[in-house]
Amino acid sequence: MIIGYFGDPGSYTSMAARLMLGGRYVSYRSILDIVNAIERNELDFGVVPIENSIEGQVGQTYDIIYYKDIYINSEYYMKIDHCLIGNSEINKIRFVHSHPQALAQCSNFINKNGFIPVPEYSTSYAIKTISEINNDEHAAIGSEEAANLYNLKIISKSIQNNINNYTRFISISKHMNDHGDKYSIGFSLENRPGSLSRILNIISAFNINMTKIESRPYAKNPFSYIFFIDFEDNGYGNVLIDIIKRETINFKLIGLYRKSGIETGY
Ligand SMILES: O=C(O)C(=O)C[C@]1(C(=O)O)C=C[C@@H](O)C=C1
Repeated sequence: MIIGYFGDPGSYTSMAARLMLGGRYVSYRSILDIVNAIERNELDFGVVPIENSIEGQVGQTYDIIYYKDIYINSEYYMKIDHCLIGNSEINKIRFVHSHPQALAQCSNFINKNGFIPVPEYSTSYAIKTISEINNDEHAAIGSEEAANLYNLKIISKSIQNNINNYTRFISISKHMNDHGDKYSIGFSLENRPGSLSRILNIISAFNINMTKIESRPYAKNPFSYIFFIDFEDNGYGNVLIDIIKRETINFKLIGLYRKSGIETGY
C-alpha cells in the first residue's frame, strides 16, 4: 500500500500517517499534490491535516474533500508539542521559520520574543532549511523528532499558545468506506430564513450527536457558503442523510469512518 503524506520527512503529518496506516510512505510538499497523485492512481491513500484545536480549519483540506472525488476513510487526533529548534541561543535568534499553522499556534511565544515569522511549506521543511543555512539568527518551529532527524538542538519546548494543542488528521482516498460510526457531509443552502436551522432540527429530531459544524466560502458565488457537518451514527445515519440530501443543494457524502478522539487517538 502506498501512502502519501503532507510535508518533508519529519512533518507532524508523517508521524500521524505512520500511526494511522501501514505501507510505503511518500512525502509531498502540498495537499493538492497528494490529491493529484491519488487521482492519477499513484497513491492508495493520502494523509493530511484537517483542523487544529488552537487555529481551527485547514481550509485547503475542506475544499478538496468537498470539490474533488475524494473521501475520508479515517481520522486521528494527535497532540502537537512544538519546539524552537536550531543551532543557536534564544537571544541571538531573529527569524523563526515554520508552517503557517505552526507559526499561528505559537504566536504568543513569537510575539513575546520579538521574532519575525517566516512561512515555509511544512515544519520539517523549515527545520531542514535551518540545518542547511547554518545562521545563528534563524531557527525553526517543529517537533522533537524532526529536530533529531536533521541533527539540530531543541532550544525551547512546548511553545504553543495552549498546552492542549491537538491536530486532527484524516486519511483520504478515491473510495468511500462501507462501514463506520461517524459521517462527514457537505452541502449548500438556499439563502432564506431558517434553512440551516431546519437541518439542525432534523439532526436533533433523530437524537444524533453532531460533533462539528464548519463553513467555507463558495468562491464562485461571493458570500455564499458550503456547510460541513460531522455526526456520530446512532443507527439512523443513513435515513438522516437521505432527508438532508433532499433539503439541501449540492449535497456530498464526504466520509463514513470509525470515530476517534483525543482520549484514544494518540
Ligand atoms: O508542517 C507540518 O509538520 C505538518 O504536518 C502540517 C501541520 C498543519 O498544517 O496543521 C500539522 C500539524 C500542526 O498543526 C502544524 C502543521
